Amino acid sequence: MVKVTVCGAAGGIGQPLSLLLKQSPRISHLSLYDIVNTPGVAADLSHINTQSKVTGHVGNEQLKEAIEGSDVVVIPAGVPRKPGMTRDDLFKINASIVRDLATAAAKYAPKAFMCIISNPVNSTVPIVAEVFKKHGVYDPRRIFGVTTLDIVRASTFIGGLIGAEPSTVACKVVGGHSGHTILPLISQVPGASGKLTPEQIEKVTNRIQFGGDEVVKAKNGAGSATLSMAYAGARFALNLVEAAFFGKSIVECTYVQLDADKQGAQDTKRVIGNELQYFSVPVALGPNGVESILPIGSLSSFEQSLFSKAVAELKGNIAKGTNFVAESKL
Ligand SMILES: NC(=O)C1=CN([C@@H]2O[C@H](COP(=O)(O)OP(=O)(O)OC[C@H]3O[C@@H](n4cnc5c(N)ncnc54)[C@H](O)[C@@H]3O)[C@@H](O)[C@H]2O)C=CC1
Ligand SMILES: O=C([O-])CC(=O)C(=O)O
Repeated sequence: MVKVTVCGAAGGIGQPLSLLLKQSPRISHLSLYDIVNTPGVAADLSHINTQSKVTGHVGNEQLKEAIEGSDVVVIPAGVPRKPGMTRDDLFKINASIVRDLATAAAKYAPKAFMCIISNPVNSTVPIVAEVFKKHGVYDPRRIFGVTTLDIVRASTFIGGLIGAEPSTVACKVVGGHSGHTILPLISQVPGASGKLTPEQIEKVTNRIQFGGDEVVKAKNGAGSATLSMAYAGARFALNLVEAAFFGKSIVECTYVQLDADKQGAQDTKRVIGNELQYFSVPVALGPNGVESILPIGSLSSFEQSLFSKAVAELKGNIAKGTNFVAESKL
């Protein structure tokens, strides 16, 4: 019996994400929470002939029943970007939304695996961690920033360039989830670096780093990536369910606390130093969430040159999230 709660389930990501999760035979209860419209979304999805029960919960007074006893909580709640905005510009509104949802999870589902989609992910993940610490239920192995869309984009863009079926192209993407903090390790993709010129590698790296902006621009004020994010979010959540509850071995890059596996993080710290508590790294998922952090592997000199910029930006993003909770009355 696996209960998955989606917070922000009526939104641009929340609805297609819930649709994809409804198709999984691994989920027994799909709980949909939002401040608007979830009764309708839940009624609609509940007519799909898969086994999971779907419930809809709307407004703060129904948050407890939505989240209580969840095994996995996925959070795509909050505002998306408009052209000209950075993800960090969303902090003002989304930080308190994520903090309050994390508070409910810490109280009513303290063992849940938390999958954070709301931006800025670099800061919202530390917010969730700090809230859980304040409630005395913190386990760094159970809190994840969902950076899967960066991996999905890397497969697609690199696959297109080298003429490979995109889903077969596995590219680690480490770092964070904003512009220069997104670090695709193309030199490790079998068959890719030999086929691409340095100029092509630089160009496709930039496209992966700023893929979100490409969508924001094309949507022209109507939001950011929703459908590809729903796909990526469902991939991550379902992989986590498979690994945590059904014994499957799965490795995904995800933004986690490096303390989740101090030993395993040594390799990453050799490259990024000891300044950062959070980084997206390849993680072996299992019954406890993060079972181990795997090496990020060797980097090309081009990739190495991208790291210093990423580390400086991430440091500020992480401190912003941590300080926000320290200054919040909980
Ligand atoms: N991690 C990633 O790779 C990505 C993250 N995002 C982020 O995901 C977030 C959601 O994006 P969209 O779905 O496009 O936005 P949206 O505006 O379409 O949907 C957001 C939903 O959150 C709900 N909401 C607002 N406050 C809430 C609260 N306190 N509790 C529960 N629900 C609440 C809204 O009612 C709305 O239904 C944004 O912050 C966006 O930047 C978007 C794409 C990729
Ligand atoms: O770009 C945005 O604001 C949404 C996002 O995180 C992405 O598409 O990667």
